[in-house]
Amino acid sequence: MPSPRPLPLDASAIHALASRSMFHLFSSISQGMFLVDRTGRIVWVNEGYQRFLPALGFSSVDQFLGRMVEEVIPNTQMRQVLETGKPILIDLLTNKAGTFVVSRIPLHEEGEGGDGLGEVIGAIGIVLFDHPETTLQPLISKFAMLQRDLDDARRELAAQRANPLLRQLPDGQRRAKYTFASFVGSSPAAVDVKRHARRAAQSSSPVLLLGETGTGKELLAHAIHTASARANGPFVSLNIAAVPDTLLEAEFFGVAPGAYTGADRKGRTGKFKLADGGTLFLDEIGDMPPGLQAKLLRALQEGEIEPLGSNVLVPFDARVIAATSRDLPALVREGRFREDLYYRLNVLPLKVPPLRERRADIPALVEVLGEDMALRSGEAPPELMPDALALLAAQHWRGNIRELRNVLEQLAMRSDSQRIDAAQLERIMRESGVEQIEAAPPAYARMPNDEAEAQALLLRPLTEQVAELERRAIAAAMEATGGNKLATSRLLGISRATLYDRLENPA
Ligand SMILES: Nc1ncnc2c1ncn2[C@@H]1O[C@H](COP(=O)(O)OP(=O)(O)OP(=O)(O)O)[C@@H](O)[C@H]1O
Repeated sequence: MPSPRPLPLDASAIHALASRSMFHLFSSISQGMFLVDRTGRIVWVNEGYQRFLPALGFSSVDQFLGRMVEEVIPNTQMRQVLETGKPILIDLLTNKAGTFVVSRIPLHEEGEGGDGLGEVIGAIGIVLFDHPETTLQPLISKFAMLQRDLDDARRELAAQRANPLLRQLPDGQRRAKYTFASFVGSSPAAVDVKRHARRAAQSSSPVLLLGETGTGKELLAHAIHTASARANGPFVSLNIAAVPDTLLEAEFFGVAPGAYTGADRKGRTGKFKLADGGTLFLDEIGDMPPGLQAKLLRALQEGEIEPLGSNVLVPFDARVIAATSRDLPALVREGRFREDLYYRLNVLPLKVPPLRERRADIPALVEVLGEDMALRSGEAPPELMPDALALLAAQHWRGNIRELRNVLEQLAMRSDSQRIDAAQLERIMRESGVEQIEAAPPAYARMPNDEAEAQALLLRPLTEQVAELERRAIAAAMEATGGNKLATSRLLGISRATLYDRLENPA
């Protein structure tokens, strides 16, 4: 065996230089860095880190230096690194300064052991990224999706424990998770949609749920199934947008044994067949590729499917509930969605109202979502003061209930106190980038402050004044009726069509 070659004389100098360069490299490319000594006392912060100090409650570095790390950085795990001597190479840290991707590395004395590491003499804390919600968006979306699946699984388990009737399906079959009671809301718009959905549950025709993302379409689909004669059958859902076009046909109709080689040799059961005797929920139906639209139409008309590679028609018995957040009639007009399929699905259309049309439900939703979160985390949900609730009610809520839930989760994570007022809420929403705060609809925005201003407002073009009055009247009536458009149009003495037109094209 060749004898080991002697190390160059400057090897240890190179090693020392490498350590120093790494330290400087991290200090310059990271968002911030600090050092603690063996007792956990902050002994140094770099320039980058200093910009986090105000959010942590310090106006100068001098106030920060010399303090114990857990006293000044809430939720830090630095103590664990000092005690175990083991690094935490990547972690998410959330505290009142925000959410950060951080790294914590112990510093060892030189030692005699095989690894050359002696006692821990301190540690380095590195903020790799701040605002991970934007910098790490792809990772976070994936994490959020996994978290949602986990939440769903937990909710399903809890529902099964609470309602033994839902356990009747053999193992491996899917059940509905929600009932109409799960759809929180007593505003006229919410009551209206639940009334129509209950009626749809009594029928066996296809249902089409239309509404923005996060308005509760999937929840309603579950509830319709649970209230229908098929409640004891499976509830099978398929998110069309989430499956690559090339795999959709197999997902829908299944694959006959022997059609493919390899893993799929044995064949695969499609969702239509899995939903036999129950309900098939087709989410994001507007994203259906054109080729498959024709096949879906045929299946719905004939009540039969043809698994890939089989040449045999197999009857199925599933009730279809479809949903989309897209403007399906517009897709039909543009030739991107088959008109005949649209009419086939649109037998019982249900428009699920966005949250901003049922602002009156926000306090009840906050309570129910907060309780649900508390059940999972074991911590009491934050209590929102009236001005904070009013601020929530004024949001646009592009992501509807899902977005509201997200805001509440951020509140629970980031707030220092149990009672949240509007100022705190506004800060946390802004910091967490959850939603750009939009002011309440300016129903009374142009109310004059004094006589002179009142006079000036009157001396503007009449068309402008009339248009403004119209906007204010519609906003006030929508607010008074909790967003119920029929009631609003009656109150204002205009037709529903005129109201829709004014809402879509404000004067
Ligand atoms: N009225 C409601 N009461 C309580 N929770 C609700 C209500 N509506 C929706 N949610 C909750 O909000 C979240 C989003 O709802 P859901 O998935 O049903 O919306 P969706 O309209 O199907 O959204 P997408 O179009 O993005 O799939 C879910 O966690 C759901 O439980």
